[in-house]
Amino acid sequence: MTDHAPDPRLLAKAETLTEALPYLQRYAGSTFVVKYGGHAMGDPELARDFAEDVVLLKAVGINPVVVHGGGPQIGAMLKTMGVESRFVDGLRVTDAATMKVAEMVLCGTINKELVSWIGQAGGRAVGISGKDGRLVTAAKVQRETDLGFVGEPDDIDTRVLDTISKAGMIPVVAPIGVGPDGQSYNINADTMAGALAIATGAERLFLLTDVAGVLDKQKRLMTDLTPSEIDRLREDGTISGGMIPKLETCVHAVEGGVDAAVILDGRVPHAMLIEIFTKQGAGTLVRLG
Ligand SMILES: Nc1ncnc2c1ncn2[C@@H]1O[C@H](COP(=O)(O)OP(=O)(O)O)[C@@H](O)[C@H]1O
Ligand SMILES: CC(=O)N[C@@H](CCC(=O)OP(=O)(O)O)C(=O)O
Repeated sequence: MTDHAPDPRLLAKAETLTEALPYLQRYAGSTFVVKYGGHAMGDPELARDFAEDVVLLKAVGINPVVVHGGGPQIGAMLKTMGVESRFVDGLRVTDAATMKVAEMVLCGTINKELVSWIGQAGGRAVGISGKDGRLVTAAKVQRETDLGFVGEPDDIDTRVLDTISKAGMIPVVAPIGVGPDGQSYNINADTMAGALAIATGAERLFLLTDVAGVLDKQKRLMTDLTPSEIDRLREDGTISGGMIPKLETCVHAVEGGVDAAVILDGRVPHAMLIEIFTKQGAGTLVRLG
């Protein structure tokens, strides 16, 4: 190699950057809502990668809004207290004692951990819940069985998010809402993220989970889906369990004006950046047909 021959590693980086340019221009100024699940949080390497990605998005002019879960961590805390959890349709039945623990774990431990990771990555995060700034007024979820204090967003006031984002900071939201009477409600984190994506007029909703995306019956990744295709997959049993409410959230979001919702593998380092800034993308992208 002569002195003037370009280093192939640099060339590869330059090509990646050239490929990313149109996406950078397209997304500048838009909002991306990112749901980070409780499972992914257990691994410090992944948490560091995730925080770096979020900080990078902010640095290139995108406004990330992070919504976190914490189901496994709430479960572990309840276990140490000798309280069993029961789930109905993927929702944790939440009595008064469980509500206290959920709020403590989500708003106290996990929210601040994530704020700290983003700080370590060079960003400024502000950790809040749906209670702060009256972000999320919740209504009790009505099912055949009483789920206790399980809520769903009823009214959203995005001013607190706008204020934080405009100040150059990154909002990190715990999935807790408040009823008109001041009662706390436990909200599924995917549902919370979907509702915030609609209310903020987000360009993208990312749901980071522990699978590559939506898999077909042969376990191959389905890269693109429309709401009618999702209906079919549900009818023929291709999707089940936690994937059903996740895809319902995606459909709800795209029908509510979000350009696309993506189910991504939170175990793959920088999956979010690959999805945003490359042609091939990652995960399963849901868009209106
Ligand atoms: N067709 C499918 N493709 C991928 N995952 C599926 C499918 N059907 C059911 N699942 C299940 O959905 C799970 C993801 O939902 P869930 O466990 O609720 O995620 P999270 O805890 O990250 O919110 C996967 O781990 C998988 O077990
Ligand atoms: C009502 C309800 O089920 N709330 C969830 C909130 C946390 C969550 O959704 O966390 P993951 O995304 O990590 O599963 C719960 O109590 O587990």
